[in-house]
Amino acid sequence: METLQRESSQLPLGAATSSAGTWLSLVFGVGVIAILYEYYRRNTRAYKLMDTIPTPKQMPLIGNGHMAFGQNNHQILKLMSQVFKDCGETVRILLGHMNVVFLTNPADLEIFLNGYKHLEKSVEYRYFQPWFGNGLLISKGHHWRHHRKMIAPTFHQSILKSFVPTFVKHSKAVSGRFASKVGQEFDCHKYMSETTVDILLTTAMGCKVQPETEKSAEYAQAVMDMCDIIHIRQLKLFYRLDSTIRFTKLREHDNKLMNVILSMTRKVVEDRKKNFNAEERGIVDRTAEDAKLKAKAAKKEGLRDDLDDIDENDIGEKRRLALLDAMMEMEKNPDIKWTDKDVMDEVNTIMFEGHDTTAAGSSFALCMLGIHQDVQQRVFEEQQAIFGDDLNRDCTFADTLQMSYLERVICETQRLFPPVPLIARKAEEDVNLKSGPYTIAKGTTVVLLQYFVHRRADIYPDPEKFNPDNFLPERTANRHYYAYIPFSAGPRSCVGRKFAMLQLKVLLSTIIRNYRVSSTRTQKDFQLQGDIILKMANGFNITLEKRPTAKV
Ligand code: HEM
Repeated sequence: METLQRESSQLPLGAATSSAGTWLSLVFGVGVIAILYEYYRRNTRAYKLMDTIPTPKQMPLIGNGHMAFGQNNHQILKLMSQVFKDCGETVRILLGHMNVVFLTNPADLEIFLNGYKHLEKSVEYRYFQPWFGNGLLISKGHHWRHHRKMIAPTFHQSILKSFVPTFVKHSKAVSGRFASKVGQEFDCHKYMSETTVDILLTTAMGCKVQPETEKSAEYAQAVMDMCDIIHIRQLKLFYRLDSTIRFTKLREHDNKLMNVILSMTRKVVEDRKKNFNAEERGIVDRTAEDAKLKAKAAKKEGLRDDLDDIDENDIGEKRRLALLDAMMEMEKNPDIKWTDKDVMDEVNTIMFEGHDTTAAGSSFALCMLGIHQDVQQRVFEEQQAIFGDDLNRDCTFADTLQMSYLERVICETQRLFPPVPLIARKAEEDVNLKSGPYTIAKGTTVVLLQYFVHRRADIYPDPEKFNPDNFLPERTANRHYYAYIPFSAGPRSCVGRKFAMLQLKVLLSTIIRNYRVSSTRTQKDFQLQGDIILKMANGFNITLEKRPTAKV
């Protein structure tokens, strides 16, 4: 009995001791792993090679991973500005053991953008994979080369010219929708998003039926929300891993958004397959000579990429097809490797890349015109000079060639507010930088920050000031080519750059001929959101007043 009592009174004490022991071993084990990880982190070849590149203060284990903690996208952009002030033009950030190097010197950007060495996108683009598959924006190697070669000609100048009446139709439609907002302050971005989705559907995607605006709006909103999620995953350690995001609400939300996005693009492809008639939509191009001259002029200015090559070399009579129709033909051609999945991947890529960028570009431009009334007046006077007494006439391709001041306004808007604020590539080999005695290790993620390059005081005097004259030919002539890269540059530059510039001119020309834009804000009030596509956290607010000659 006595023995029994002793045993029972000792049991809890033994159990407590063993559980404390377990905890101690666990803490000890985790401590040892942490020390080993910290040792490994600081002794990788990449860490040692890049140790000279300035970096903000690091924490053990997570490096600079804490910096984005609790920060929204607007705060992160401000934080990065501060980091560049503190550390200089080239900065290294560590997310655990992963090195990311940020570049803002045009000479360094040239190393990564010019030529075929560093064409591969960085690992952070993998979050786009379920959406874009192997689409042009994220694909690599032979697949990318093959697709780029087949897709670039679908943005040939003769195709773009044939799109102008459709650009006009949608520009007039959005100007008509604006009429209900006259006199009130409102956010124009939603309108521009719907319009740029509709434009892509009825041009590159060949949809015959006028899309339902609500569907385009739903798609545009889903794209913006999806980009938010992808951006969070790129920045925040906890969400980077598929194994951890599975347990969060973000995954559920992500699935719902993907459904909205993919059901829209699937329907576009199915409808086009049913109605496809290549003969009907082919553009016969007989006038390539003017394009040849333009491309040669561009060559002189150093503004050359494969889009210019296509315009320059394709002389003679050719039947050309817009993007989706061209892909349908390729799919049927036994000599070309092009599958159903290839079609879907490119449709998803171009529907995203082609609409959200131009929606941001046009919305920023309207805000800038609203703030800078003198600039808007000059834009309007240029329109009066082109359209004469008939300000309501439809804009033609020839008209757009005369809009040189509007073009400078668009360029200056994209300098201050580049819709794609950064590009990330993978270093394919060790690279010595021009900005200092720094070497980037092979395999490192390299972020090229056009947002910050475009605001360098040594390149643009008074860099925060909106000044379209920054794009007078005499000013651009002496500037480093890589000092202005809203569309990136080199072989992997934006395939839709000519499409975008033409569309922006037609859209803004139509709106400005109908309305005077104003704004109660100044540039200092902008809360920029450094998202995948640059946005304004506090809305693209403008006010409109109908011009006396307007017929909307
Ligand atoms: C203002 C409008 C636009 C801007 C500022 C812009 C900017 C860019 C930039 C910076 C890149 C390189 C991205 C990177 O390397 O991560 C890019 C790539 C691309 N853009 Fe655009 N873009 C615009 C409009 C368009 C349009 C209208 C289309 C199509 C209709 C388009 C299609 C593409 C595609 C397919 C790529 C991937 C090209 C490749 O990797 O070969 N973009 N764009």
